[in-house]
Amino acid sequence: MMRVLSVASECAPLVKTGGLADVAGALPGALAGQGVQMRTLLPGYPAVLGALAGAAPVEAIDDLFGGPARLLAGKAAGLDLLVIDAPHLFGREGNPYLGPDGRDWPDNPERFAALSWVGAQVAARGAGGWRPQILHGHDWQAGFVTEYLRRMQAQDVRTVLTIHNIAFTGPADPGRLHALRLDPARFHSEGFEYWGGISALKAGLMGADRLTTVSPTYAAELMTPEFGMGLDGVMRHRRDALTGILNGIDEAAWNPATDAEIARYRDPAGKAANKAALRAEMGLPDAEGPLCVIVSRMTHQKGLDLVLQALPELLAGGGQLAVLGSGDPDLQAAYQAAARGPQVAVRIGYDEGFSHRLIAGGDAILVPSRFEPCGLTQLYGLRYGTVPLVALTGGLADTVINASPAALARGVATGIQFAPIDADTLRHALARLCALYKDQETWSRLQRNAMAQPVGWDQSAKAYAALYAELTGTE
Ligand SMILES: Nc1ncnc2c1ncn2[C@@H]1O[C@H](COP(=O)(O)OP(=O)(O)O[C@H]2O[C@H](CO)[C@@H](O)[C@H](O)[C@H]2O)[C@@H](O)[C@H]1O
Repeated sequence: MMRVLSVASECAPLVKTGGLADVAGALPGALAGQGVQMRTLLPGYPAVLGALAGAAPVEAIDDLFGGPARLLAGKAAGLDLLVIDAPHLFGREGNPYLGPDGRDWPDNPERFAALSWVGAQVAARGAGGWRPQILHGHDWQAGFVTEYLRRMQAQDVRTVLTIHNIAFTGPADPGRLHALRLDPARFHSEGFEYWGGISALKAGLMGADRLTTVSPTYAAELMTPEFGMGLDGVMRHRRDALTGILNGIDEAAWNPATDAEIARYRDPAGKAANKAALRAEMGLPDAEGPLCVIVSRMTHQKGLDLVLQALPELLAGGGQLAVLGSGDPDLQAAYQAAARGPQVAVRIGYDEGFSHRLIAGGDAILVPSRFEPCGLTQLYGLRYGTVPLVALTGGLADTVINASPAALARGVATGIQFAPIDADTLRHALARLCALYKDQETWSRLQRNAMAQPVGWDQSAKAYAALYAELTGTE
């Protein structure tokens, strides 16, 4: 068995703010069938410690960035975990990154430096008699791993860093060099220096043996100024180390035939009961046009402002909109204002169960993101026969087959894509959606194609396993 340590700041179902958690939570199970034993290192937030069954301390750490800590080994939610019990860093309720005032915790650089430090230590020396061959980190929170491995002289361990969101660079003031246990000699452009400051993500992007991101199209986009967020030069520099591997979804949790949250179905016709229930739950009347749904973090990335601008087109086509999301207060308020209209319903918050009912009950799911490394909700939509209408970018480009005249003629379309990503083009796309929805035969073909498209981990688990094998020379 190949031994891999996954280092992540969140992991479903224990602690989740977004898609990174879904991926970190799904990878170990997906890779088990590929001869990979993956253990996951997580910060000991209260929710994680609370779920940990039969945990045993495997290491004691006298000073982990300002206080004592223990490393616990145990299992939770079917995951094989190593958890950092360090109350001074992680003993805080709520969102893993934000304080009660909604701002980043001021010591986030140290908190996730500590995660990376412990990851590097496990990789360098082992923990409880287990030592990984590969350390696979996620996003900036695992960025300093390679710096620490260098310092611990453990460069026999191979490293992979996956980019889920390049917009978060893990910045820190250069005055924190020593506090972050970084080597001042590496504060330069080939190390972790980024526009005069420190960046944990840059450290990982420069230092990891291999970089991955979560779709082939996004891997190419990252090398362009438009999507690289100031790191496109670094990405071009590392282009030979970079691959795009598509995310899958958890096919057990997201299966319309077994989903306990919904009126279960195997055929698109089974969506009708869910649609009626969703309308009742949201207080929406019957309508002629498609019921569109959105499940999303409300941030600029997700393009939800464009939907509000294009909404009249959907309503003119007899359509409706039901939304679940939270985030940016201005967007939340704008959606709540839109929900005063009779054909729009909005729920602000985070609600796993409701997200299933929305996706089962909707005719179409809207994902108009300005950038999208992979995107998961369009994949849920495909699996549930809820036709995705998506921006032509990143993983949305790789996972949906646009209902172009040619694709419709060949009977292979699974959804609608639009580009350029602006309100006008979205308006046209919504008009196309309403027209397609009216043509019952075409619409049901779209639904059936969507449901037949593979969206699980099979292919991608093989790709990760091949990457690990290549890195360790065990092909
Ligand atoms: N209010 C709410 N209630 C319930 N559930 C909610 C919710 N808001 C969001 N979710 C859920 O959170 C997850 C979000 O994942 P996404 O991939 O869509 O985006 P995110 O930008 O968070 O992830 C980043 O990482 C992932 C993983 O690599 C990439 O797919 C993505 O492109 C990248 O931006 C989905 O499982 C969704 O259902």
